[in-house]
Amino acid sequence: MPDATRRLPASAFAYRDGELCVEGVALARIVEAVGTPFYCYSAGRLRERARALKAALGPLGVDIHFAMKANGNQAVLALFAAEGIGADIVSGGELARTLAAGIPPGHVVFSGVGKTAGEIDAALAAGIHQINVESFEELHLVETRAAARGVVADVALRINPDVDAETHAKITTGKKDNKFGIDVDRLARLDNELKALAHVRVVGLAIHIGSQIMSAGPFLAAYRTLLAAADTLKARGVPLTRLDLGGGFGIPYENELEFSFADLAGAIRETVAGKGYALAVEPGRSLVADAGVLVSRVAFVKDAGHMQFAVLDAAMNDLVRPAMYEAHHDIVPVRAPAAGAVPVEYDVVGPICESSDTFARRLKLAPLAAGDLVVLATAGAYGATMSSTYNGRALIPEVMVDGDRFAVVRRRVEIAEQIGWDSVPDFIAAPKAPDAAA
Ligand SMILES: Cc1ncc(COP(=O)(O)O)c(C=O)c1O
Ligand SMILES: N[C@@H](CCCC[NH3+])C(=O)O
Repeated sequence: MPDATRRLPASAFAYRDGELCVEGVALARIVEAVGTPFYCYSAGRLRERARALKAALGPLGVDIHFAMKANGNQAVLALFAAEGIGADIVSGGELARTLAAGIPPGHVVFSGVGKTAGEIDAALAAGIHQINVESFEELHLVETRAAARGVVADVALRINPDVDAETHAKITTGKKDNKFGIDVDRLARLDNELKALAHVRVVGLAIHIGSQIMSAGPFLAAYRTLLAAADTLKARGVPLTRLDLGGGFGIPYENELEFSFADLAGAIRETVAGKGYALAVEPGRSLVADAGVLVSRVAFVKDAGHMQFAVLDAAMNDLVRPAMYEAHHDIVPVRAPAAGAVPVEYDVVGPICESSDTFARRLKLAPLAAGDLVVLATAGAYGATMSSTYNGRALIPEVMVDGDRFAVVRRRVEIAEQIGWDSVPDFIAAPKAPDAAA
């Protein structure tokens, strides 16, 4: 395989007869059926990741809630449900999606800093496992909503441990100045708060220090803080039984070393395991990222004189990560390049009217021509879920491959359908009364 395929896991992606295949299906065959661009997921790889994490954490009794913000497609959620994996949600919309996909409410945890009363009501009505509360203000809102229903809500307090997750500044969540969680030093206030709370049961503490963390070190520090805080509260009489260890386990996008689930298990064993708490994690990216690719066609190769642009039909609205975080996604041709092809340097861009609509700068690739197909690798996480219709673009399809079968698991949402989402009010549409002065 050419070097550029290094971020396509060999268990799911391989060239056969010079054509890139996902499991047993040639991508070119899917392109014929659905056009471009589209997301394509390998069911086999999704199961492989789920099983690898279960194998590492299962012996420690750690339950898994998939952070579905990374990929909320019904087929992906149903696949994980069949693997015994629950969901971590952050909105009423995600609650509806998990329930529709068959994830039992008792296997759902509700995180997020700004839950509305309506969303809390929906979660209580569904009977979800736990609400992860991020502030004392939210704790009181849950109390009010639970009282109104005459129920008692199980909550975990998400703490902010003020640790450095050693990741991109835009996706760190466990520093004091981040909006997430309750400052661990302010937990003492809970003694007073609890007196006023008859409809919440504080059953645990939760933590999530950031995303795309590449080593177990930051988790070790965070879990130590979590355990100390839990033990302190317990000693003061709060009957905690659960610890939610969050997610954030990283994935190699470029040259990073693999994040080791075994090291994660080691950090858990060294800190919170066997201390009398039920344990759970909330991984998103690490379960789905490398099982997905974004498939796109080269619209033009623009010779700008001093440089070459490969203009794709996919854009930042389809995959925003490069524009938003300068994220790297390997770009790989669907047709294997001829042996000895001399690489050319391209800026690989989309058609959107923003200079940030750039997938890669000065990237050496085998020569491209208009009409060629490429994939952007490691796009199964935070791809489709972060997409938009900017520049009047369709929402692109998602396809799942399982062995030698494939299915469209989300159809393309064309512009004609999107126009129907809008309406023109009478005061705009009505003809104006003639102006007397005219
Ligand atoms: C509360 C919470 N849990 C879990 C996750 C999942 O993170 P990741 O996809 O990095 O595993 C996130 C996103 O960072 C989150 O905000
Ligand atoms: N959306 C981000 C990560 C943030 C995760 C959500 N807390 C990404 O694409 O990498």
